[in-house]
Amino acid sequence: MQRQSGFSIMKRLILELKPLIFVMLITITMGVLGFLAAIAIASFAAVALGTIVEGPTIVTFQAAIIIMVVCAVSRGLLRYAEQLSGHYIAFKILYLLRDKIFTKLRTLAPAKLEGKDKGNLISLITSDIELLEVFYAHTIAPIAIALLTNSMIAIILYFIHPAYGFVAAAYFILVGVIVPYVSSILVKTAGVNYRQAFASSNQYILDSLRGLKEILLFNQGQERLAALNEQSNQLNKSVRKIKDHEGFVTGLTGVIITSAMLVFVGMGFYFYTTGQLSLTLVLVALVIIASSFGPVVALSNLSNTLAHTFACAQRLFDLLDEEPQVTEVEGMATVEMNELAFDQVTFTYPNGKTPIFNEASVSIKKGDKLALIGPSGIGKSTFIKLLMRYFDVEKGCVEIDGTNISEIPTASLRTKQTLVSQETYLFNDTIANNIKIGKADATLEEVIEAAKKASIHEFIETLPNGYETKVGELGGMVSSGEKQRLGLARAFLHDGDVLILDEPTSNLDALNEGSILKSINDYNKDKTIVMISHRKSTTAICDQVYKLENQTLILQK
Ligand SMILES: Nc1ncnc2c1ncn2[C@@H]1O[C@H](COP(=O)(O)OP(=O)(O)OP(=O)(O)O)[C@@H](O)[C@H]1O
Repeated sequence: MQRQSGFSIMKRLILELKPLIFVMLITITMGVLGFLAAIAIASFAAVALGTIVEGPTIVTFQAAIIIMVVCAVSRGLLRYAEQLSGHYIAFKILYLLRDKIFTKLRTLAPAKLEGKDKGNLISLITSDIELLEVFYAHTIAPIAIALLTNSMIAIILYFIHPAYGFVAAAYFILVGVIVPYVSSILVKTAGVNYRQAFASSNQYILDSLRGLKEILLFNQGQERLAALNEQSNQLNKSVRKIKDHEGFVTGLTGVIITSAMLVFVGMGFYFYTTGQLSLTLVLVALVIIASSFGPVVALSNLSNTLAHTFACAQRLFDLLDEEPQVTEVEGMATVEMNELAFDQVTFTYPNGKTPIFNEASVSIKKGDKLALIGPSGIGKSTFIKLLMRYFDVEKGCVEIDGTNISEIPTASLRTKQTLVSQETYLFNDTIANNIKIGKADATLEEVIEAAKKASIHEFIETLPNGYETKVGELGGMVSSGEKQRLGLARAFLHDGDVLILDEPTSNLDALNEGSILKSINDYNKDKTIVMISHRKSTTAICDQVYKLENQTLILQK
């Protein structure tokens, strides 16, 4: 992926704010007023002190105290309003971004998600998105607030004495712009490295948990543990780098602010002794400069978190910018599926070297039962992927009733075609709901009927809560064959016109295979079936058998 500049990432993040610009203006206004109120408290304290020493100058002692009280109360209310609106924006944006990610994942699935690292995706959807909250609630508004507040302060100081104004402006730029800018450049790579290390460590843990059985079986525990420790060390190293840097920037900022105050003390001493300013104004200027670094310090601290935030944003935008393998066709259309045809199809995987198909043709009529055989890795599953348009073909075309499949609405295609893959995934839900994935509004009677057809009803009846048993409660005690039959029950319930079966009985014994094949045959007389199998016994129910050989389809029976 191309590394984007901090500026372009920031620009994109800000553009996401468009729908909430009005709330953002409220946050900024509240923030500026809040800071000015805080500075006014200290400044009028200096004025009050001045009236004791020199007599009333700007306002009387009582007026200064009243202004301080009003400012103190306003400060609290303004800060509350700023935080409330700032967080409203942040969480609303996170909601919008999550929605965008899920929409994107839907368009990328299944072809582009097949090879994606799931731990990485989990980090992206959970922790990366969460970190963007920092940008929206604690970055954009503080930048605007600092810009406005400190410009106003520099102008106020300028009116007390022009030299104060210029010196203050120089210090504000140093602390709020130069230090964070240089710092963000220095720490950027560390931030990106940390997010990558974090995501790959997530993936490694996920992978180890999934493959726990294999790890124990092959006595790989120690090796995995050592690799995990190594990953933790790498993670610690990148965190340490970032934290060291944070400490340095905080210290440096402190030194700069202290030097600003010393310079103001020196200037004040000079202006007072040369009679250019009264003691009250010298005190007020000193108090103002001492209390006005808050907004720019917030900026300076930001550069540390910004490294994380930009790294997360970059990963997020990389995903959002990824082109789907096929462009979805929107809408819904009536599709009959009277004939599926491969017409002179040539196809090579985007990252593959040799074609899987070279001018392969076949025609499957409604009600045909077609089996596809061939050695492992020859392209049988690829045939299905092209039939379901997970990928677009390179040359030739896949047609449904004479229409190119790439022009048929994707949702219509999915409704009509039902795939039972080699691996059935069971969600941590009830058995009934797992079957209902095939038809969300199915009644229990329909679910039971589908389960009976798939020869899995008796097994479900033996479970503690029958169809209401949660898959998680079974603690992984569903065998591969039972899973496969639950997958078939889903497909029977879905009742599409074309049933696509990828090794539907590979995990079943001869007895169960026989009853499943009988069901497939009995209940799908009018349906088109495309089946992949290595077993002769399975292909027996098919009236046509094609062999995939030399990148083409050869009729065997
Ligand atoms: N997404 C992909 N990107 C690149 N190559 C792929 C992809 N999916 C599969 N392949 C490759 O394409 C070839 C055909 O794979 P396919 O899964 O279609 O074979 P198959 O005949 O179904 O194998 P099996 O019987 O073992 O399931 C294999 O060499 C495989 O490595």
